[in-house]
Amino acid sequence: MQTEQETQAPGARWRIGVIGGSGIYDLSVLDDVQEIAVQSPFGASSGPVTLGRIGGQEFVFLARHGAGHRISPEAINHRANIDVMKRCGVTDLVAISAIGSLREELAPGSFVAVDQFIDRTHGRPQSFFGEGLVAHVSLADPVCARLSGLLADAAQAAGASVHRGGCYLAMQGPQFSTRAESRLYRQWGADVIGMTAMPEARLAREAELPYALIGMVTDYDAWRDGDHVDVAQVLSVMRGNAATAKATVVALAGLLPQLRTPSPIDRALDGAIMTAPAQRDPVLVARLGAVAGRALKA
Ligand SMILES: CSC[C@H]1O[C@H](OP(=O)(O)O)[C@H](O)[C@@H]1O
Ligand SMILES: Nc1ncnc2[nH]cnc12
Repeated sequence: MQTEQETQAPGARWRIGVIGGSGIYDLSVLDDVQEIAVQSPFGASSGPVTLGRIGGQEFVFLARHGAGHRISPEAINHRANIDVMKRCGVTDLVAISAIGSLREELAPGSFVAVDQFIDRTHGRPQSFFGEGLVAHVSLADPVCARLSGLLADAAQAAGASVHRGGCYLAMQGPQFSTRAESRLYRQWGADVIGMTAMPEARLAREAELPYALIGMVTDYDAWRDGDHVDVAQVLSVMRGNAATAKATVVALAGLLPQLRTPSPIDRALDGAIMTAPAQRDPVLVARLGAVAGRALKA
C-alpha cells in the first residue's frame, strides 16, 4: 500500500481510516498488515498505524487511546491522529467509540450512528489553523451522511441493533458525569455521551475527511435513579461488542461501492481560508501540508 499524502482523484479508490476507541486496540480482521510509525508536525499521535486490507479494500487503523489504553481522553493528540491519517492517504474516517446512553430506548449493547455533537470539552487544541492562517469550515452537519449510512448498514449486517442518528455530548472527563450533568444533557437534547469525539470530528472536517462515528452503548450514564456508570460495566459490555465492531468493519469493506465518487467534504476548505496569501505564516502553511495542501495550493 502506498502512503504519504497521495491526492485523492475523483472516482478513485476508498482508503478507510478507522480510529478504535475503548476496547478496540487492534483490527485483527485485517490481512497483509504492516505497522508503521508516521511522524506528524503536530506531535506524537496515539501510536503507530496499522495498514491492511479486507478483500481488495484498504484500511488504516489507529488505536485512539494507544496500545494498552495509556492515553486519557483529554490528552489524546487528535491533531496528530488526523494529520497521520491524511499522510496515510485516508479518504474517509470511521470512528468507533464506547458511549453512555441518555435515552431509555438506547439500551446497552446497541449501536448508534451519531449525526450531531454538543461539545463541552475544553483545553484541547481544536483547530489546525490559527494565527497566520485563519480558516472557518462549516460544521453544521459534522458527520458524512454517506459514510454514516454505510457504517450503520454494516453494523446491522454484523448483527448489531443500530439506531440511525443521535446527538453525542462530548464531555471533558476523565471522571464520568454527575447526576445533575447527566440530566441536564438529556434536557439539552443529547442522546449519548462520550469523552473523545471532540475535537476529533472538528479536525476531520478541517482536514477534508468525511467522518462517521459508530457508538456502542455500554451504560445508562447517571441519569436513572440509583444507576451510575463505572469502568467495569463499560468493559464488560465492550468485551461483548468488540467482535461485532470488528465484524462491522468487515461488512463495511463489502458494502463500499467499488469506486469512490467525490464527497463535498473533500473540498470543505474551499472558500474557508480567510488569510490573504501574502499574509500567511509560512511555518504554519508548511505544517498544514498534509491537512490542507490541496486547498492551499488551489
Ligand atoms: C472506558 S469508559 C470511558 C472512555 O470510553 C470512551 O472512549 P472512546 O470514545 O475512545 O471509546 C469514552 O469517551 C471515554 O474515553
Ligand atoms: N457514561 C459515559 N460517559 C462518558 N463516556 C463514556 N463512555 C462509555 N460510557 C460513557
